[in-house]
Amino acid sequence: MIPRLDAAALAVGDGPSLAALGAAATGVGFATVFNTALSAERVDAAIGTYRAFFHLPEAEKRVVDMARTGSNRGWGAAGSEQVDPEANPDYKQFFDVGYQVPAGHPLGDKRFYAPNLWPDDPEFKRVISAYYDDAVEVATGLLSAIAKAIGADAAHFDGAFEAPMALLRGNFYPARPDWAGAKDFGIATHTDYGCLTLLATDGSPGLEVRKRGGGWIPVSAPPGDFIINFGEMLEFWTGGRVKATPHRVVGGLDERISIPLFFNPSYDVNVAPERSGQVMLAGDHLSARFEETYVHLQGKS
Ligand SMILES: O=C(O)CCC(=O)C(=O)O
Ligand SMILES: [Fe+2]
Repeated sequence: MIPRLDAAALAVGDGPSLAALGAAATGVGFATVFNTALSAERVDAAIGTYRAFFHLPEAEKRVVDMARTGSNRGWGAAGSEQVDPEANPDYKQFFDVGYQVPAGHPLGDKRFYAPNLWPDDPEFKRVISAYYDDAVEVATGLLSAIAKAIGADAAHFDGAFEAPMALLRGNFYPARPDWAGAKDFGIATHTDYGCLTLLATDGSPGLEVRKRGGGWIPVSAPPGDFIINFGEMLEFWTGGRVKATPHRVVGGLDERISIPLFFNPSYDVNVAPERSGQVMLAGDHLSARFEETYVHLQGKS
């Protein structure tokens, strides 16, 4: 039901692979991909780097706490994101890194291009920045395969990712706390906000994808395989053809690390369907969703 696809075959336009991707994008809304430019070793290194950071004492993590800033760079403590207003804030911790525009860039004052915050350890910045750059490349390739797969005009996406609001996140799910009740989740049910999410995990289970008829499908992938899914902007942009499917992590006995890259267009791209006459700027949609879900940005525009 959730296909496993060869990224190299997608990149050269292999027909059956593109067809399977198109069916996944317009159907279940999830797939897994392997054979990308990011090896299992690179993913393992990123996971290890995040794991070491999340295991630091709170006081050290607080030095890069995003709650002290007006943007979303650095560490998000447990309870600092609430993706579902019906649920309690998530008990996961996370660390966000964004796209850096060159000094003087006209979009430089936007929150989405805020300077990154880095922990003291220079290895963290080295490993995570390199992972970021390659993940953006992988996501770019996959998105053009998706355009091909659904028969969209490739020109529709061309130029839309010049300064991508691409956010790389390390998610840290500790073992599910014993106080956790029915409204407590590692990450509560949500759809992703942007175009494409490229998700690496440490291989442990936890992610569940909502079935259209009800119920949940567990999805896991070892380091080196990526889970991909599609967000609200791509659903809107494609007139509802591509599906943004709700998903969640309840959490279990073991800690878990996952690394989503949320791949989004440049701030000022209109993601309304072609010839619809509507306007929805990518940046405006993302601002609205950030202000709903990051607790420290709630009510702040
Ligand atoms: O940890 C996972 O497997 C999923 C994370 C997720 O859905 C998210 O960060 O948006
Ligand atoms: Fe998600």
